[in-house]
Amino acid sequence: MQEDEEEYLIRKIKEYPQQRWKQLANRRLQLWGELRLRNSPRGHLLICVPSAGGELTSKNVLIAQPMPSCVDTYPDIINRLKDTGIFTRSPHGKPNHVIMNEYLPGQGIMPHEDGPAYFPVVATLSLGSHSVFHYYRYKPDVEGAQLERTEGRSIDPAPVLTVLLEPRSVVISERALYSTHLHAIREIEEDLITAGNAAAPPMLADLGVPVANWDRVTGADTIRVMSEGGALKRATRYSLTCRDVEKVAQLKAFMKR
Ligand SMILES: O=C(O)CCC(=O)C(=O)O
Ligand SMILES: [Fe+2]
Repeated sequence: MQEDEEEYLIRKIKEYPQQRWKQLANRRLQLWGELRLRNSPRGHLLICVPSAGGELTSKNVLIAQPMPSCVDTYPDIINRLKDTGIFTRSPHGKPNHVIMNEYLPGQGIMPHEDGPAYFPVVATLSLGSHSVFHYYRYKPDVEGAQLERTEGRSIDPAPVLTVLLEPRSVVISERALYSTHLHAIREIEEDLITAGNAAAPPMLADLGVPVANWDRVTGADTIRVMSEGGALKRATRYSLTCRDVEKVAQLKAFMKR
C-alpha cells in the first residue's frame, strides 16, 4: 500500500463518528461487513443477519452494515486481497468482514484465536505504526483431560513465531497458525531489538526471540535497527483485519428462529 492510500484510510477511519467505535480495555474497534460478531463467554460467537441496516434488535443482535467505500472502492483493499489468491477457496472468494482496530502506544491484544466462524485465513493490514505480532501455541494437554478448544488450556509463553509488522504491510495468517495457534500483540510502548545479521538474526531484547522477517523489512529506520539494534517506538496503529465469514449454515439457522 502506498503512503497516500495509508493517509487517506487513516483519515477515513478517524472520521467515523464516536458511536461507530466500540471501546475495549486495550484498543477500540469498528466492525464492518455483511455480518457482525458478538462476544460470548466462549469467545467469538457468530451472529448472522442479512445486510439490512439498522442497529440493535430486541435479541441484542447487531445488524450488518455494508462495507465502507474506503475498503472496497479506494483503496480497493477487498479486491486487492482477492487478487493475491489467498481467499480463492473461501466461501465468497474474498473478505466479507473487516474489523478496524486502533491501538495507542502501550495497547495490544491478548493471545486469542480468531475462531471457527471464519474461513481460516485472515489478512491484517497495518497503518500508521509498526507493531510486533506473536504467534503462540498451547501447552500439550494434560493426559486424559477433556478440554474445550480454548477454555482452560494453558499457553506456552514462548512465541513460536514473531513478526514485525511495518506500516502499509499486510500479514496473512492461515493453516496451523490460524487453526491451532493463538496470536497477540504485547501491550508495550516500544520494541527493543538486538543487533543481528544472517548468522544471528536480530532478536527482541526482552523475550530473546528472533524477528522472523528481519531481512524483509523496508523502512529505513527499521532496517537500521535490525542491523545495529535499538528501539522502535510505537505510535498509534490502525489495523484492518479482513476475513471471510464461513458458516453460512449458522446464518440460515439463525434466520429461521
Ligand atoms: O490488530 C491486529 O493486528 C490484530 C487484531 C486481531 O487479532 C483481531 O482482530 O482478531
Ligand atoms: Fe485475532
